[in-house]
Amino acid sequence: MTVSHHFFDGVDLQALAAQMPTPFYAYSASAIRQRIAALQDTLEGLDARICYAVKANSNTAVLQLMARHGVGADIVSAGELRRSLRAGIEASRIVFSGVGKTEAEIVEALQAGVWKFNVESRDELFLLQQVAGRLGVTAHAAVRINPDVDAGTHEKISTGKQENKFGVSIEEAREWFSLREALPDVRLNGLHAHIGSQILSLEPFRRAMQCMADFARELAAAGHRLRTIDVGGGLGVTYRTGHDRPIAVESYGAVLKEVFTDFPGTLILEPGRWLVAEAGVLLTRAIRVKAAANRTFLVVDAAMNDLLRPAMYEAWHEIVPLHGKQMREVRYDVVGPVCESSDTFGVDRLMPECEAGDLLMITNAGAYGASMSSTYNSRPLTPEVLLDRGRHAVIRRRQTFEEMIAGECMAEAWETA
Ligand SMILES: Cc1ncc(COP(=O)(O)O)c(C=O)c1O
Ligand SMILES: N[C@@H](CCCC[NH3+])C(=O)O
Repeated sequence: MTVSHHFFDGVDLQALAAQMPTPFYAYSASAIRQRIAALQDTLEGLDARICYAVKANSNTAVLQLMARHGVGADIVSAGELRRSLRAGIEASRIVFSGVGKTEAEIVEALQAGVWKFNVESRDELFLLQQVAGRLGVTAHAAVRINPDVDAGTHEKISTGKQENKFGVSIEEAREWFSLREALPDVRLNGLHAHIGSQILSLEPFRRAMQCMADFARELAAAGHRLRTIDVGGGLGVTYRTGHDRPIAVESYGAVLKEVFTDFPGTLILEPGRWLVAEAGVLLTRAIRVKAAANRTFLVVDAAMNDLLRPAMYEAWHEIVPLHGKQMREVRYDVVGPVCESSDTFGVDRLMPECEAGDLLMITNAGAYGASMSSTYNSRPLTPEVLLDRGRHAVIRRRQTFEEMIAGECMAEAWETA
């Protein structure tokens, strides 16, 4: 097997890698646009808004692309709020999720005028009231339901089971709707659920959505006017060809249409991975080949600090050599230089033989790649490049060692508390 030239969104990746040092991420703007359009088409006929889960890929240029196509944001921190606003996403299209919103974050989000708070605990609900009252504004809120549904995904990215920290039970949510008098500055007028990520089966979704639809009907009968139901994100993608069978977006849309047929308000969708995962690759070069007793290591210049998913979830990403040489196939453990045995991108992978300097592409790295990267082992943050029909733009330049170290202080600067 050889891949002589790999064009991604009209850009020759070998030529690109000849211009800039590896490792770096490359994203296809066209692929992201196609996903946005496909989802928007699917939602045709529904009163629905897409609020992209910023955590999946929070690069400003990616957020800008979302903004230009009418996509809002689902944020979980003040940092994500600032990025989204800076990229041109209007506050009125931003929903704020997360179990640990601090008072300072709530203040900032209220002052910015975000659309909705997805509230995850009673304590947060009352804090929201307190802050909104103090600021003299009205906060619009949705209660995040924990429907106790097993999304059938990796346990570390499952969020809708009772034992997960997210959301509250229907019983508790029901109680919240009777607190109107204690919450004069909060309009509790929405429901929210997000049961997990990389979901490959439609049934858990359907159950969680059904649970919200039933509750919405009960609330409507009791005189509560719901304006929004936020169905979360979670749509999975194909990481391993022939192995992962993702849900067709049309089937997902059909479930929403079927389950919420009598809901008179707006649906909010919070997809992250589905919009960006397949639009990204991580380019890396082989540093050396190391033969050991019963295996051969291909040591590459990307590492777990650049792409954490394999180390954290044993996630599979295809690894494709782009050296273009006709070579026999060999088995490699593809590893990075970080001092952890989990710094492994693939075990026993059959691929064309490689040597030092060869370029490789780690696929489907557009979601939870750069956004989860760190400087572990004092490796500066990885650059990112946006490709668009034969053009490219560096959207995060390589962090220098000085930038990485900046902000740290020598301990001589003691102060008395
Ligand atoms: C509240 C919320 N919404 C949306 C998402 C996006 O999930 P995904 O990237 O799987 O679509 C997440 C992450 O799991 C989340 O926690
Ligand atoms: N970071 C995870 C997904 C978690 C989504 C956020 N709740 C991943 O890479 O698959």
